[in-house]
Amino acid sequence: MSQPLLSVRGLRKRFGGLIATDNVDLDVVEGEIHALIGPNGAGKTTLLTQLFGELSHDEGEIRLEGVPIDALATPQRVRRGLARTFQINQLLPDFSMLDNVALAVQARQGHSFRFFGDARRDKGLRQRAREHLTTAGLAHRAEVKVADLSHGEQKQLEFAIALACEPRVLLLDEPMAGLGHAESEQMVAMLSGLKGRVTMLLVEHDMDAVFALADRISVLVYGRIIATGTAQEIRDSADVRTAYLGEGDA
Ligand SMILES: Nc1ncnc2c1ncn2[C@@H]1O[C@H](COP(=O)(O)OP(=O)(O)OP(=O)(O)O)[C@@H](O)[C@H]1O
Repeated sequence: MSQPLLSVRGLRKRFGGLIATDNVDLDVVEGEIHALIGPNGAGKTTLLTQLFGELSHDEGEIRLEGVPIDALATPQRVRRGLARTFQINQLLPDFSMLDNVALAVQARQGHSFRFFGDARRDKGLRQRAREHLTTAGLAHRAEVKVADLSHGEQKQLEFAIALACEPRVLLLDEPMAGLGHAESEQMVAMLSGLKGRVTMLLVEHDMDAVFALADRISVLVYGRIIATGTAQEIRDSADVRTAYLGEGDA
């Protein structure tokens, strides 16, 4: 296995008497889609939140490209190459897709969101934003206002905004949540098209999507990683079947 881009060792987080992440070891290697699955309350979102620096951990170490990032605040982690999409919508509804992505490109370049006008005029910014929309398969909808987009398109736009951060590792928090069947298929196709180009850690409950996309899967149960392997290895694991997938479902 090549050197991990993102490496986690012994990560632990307690909420009072509850251990939300318990001695977690995890490696995400360059180019892979690494899925993190587990039952409700297993600690998946807590782990992503710790990786992104919005929640401090009690013990353990997180390294990005070999460098410890534990002491860094979220904006510094973003500058080092971490990005995250959220379950919660954070888009500007009265602006077009292109405006929203151009603002993200502008922020990536270190400019303040105050210079709103620049993001709507600057040709370089808009060209870069268009490229990210093309990557996300949304170029044909670039001028459409966010308020007029479908829920699925908004989720894809959130992804394009995360791409504007030009991440080394992209943390995806339930991209399929709330999507209908056709929209999920579109999202899977979009993520599939980026396989090998963007390294992703994917938290997802939709097992069809996980098994279609993931190069490797880690299974989190009660805050502990109980197995890591290929889709086939995870399907074949008796421990995983017992703890999560349910006998007979795998
Ligand atoms: N800020 C907090 N304070 C106290 N307990 C918390 C806090 N955040 C999460 N928890 C608890 O930590 C555990 C892990 O929650 P988390 O949301 O990380 O699980 P999850 O695997 O993402 O679940 P889901 O799949 O339902 O989103 C849960 O028992 C949850 O109630």
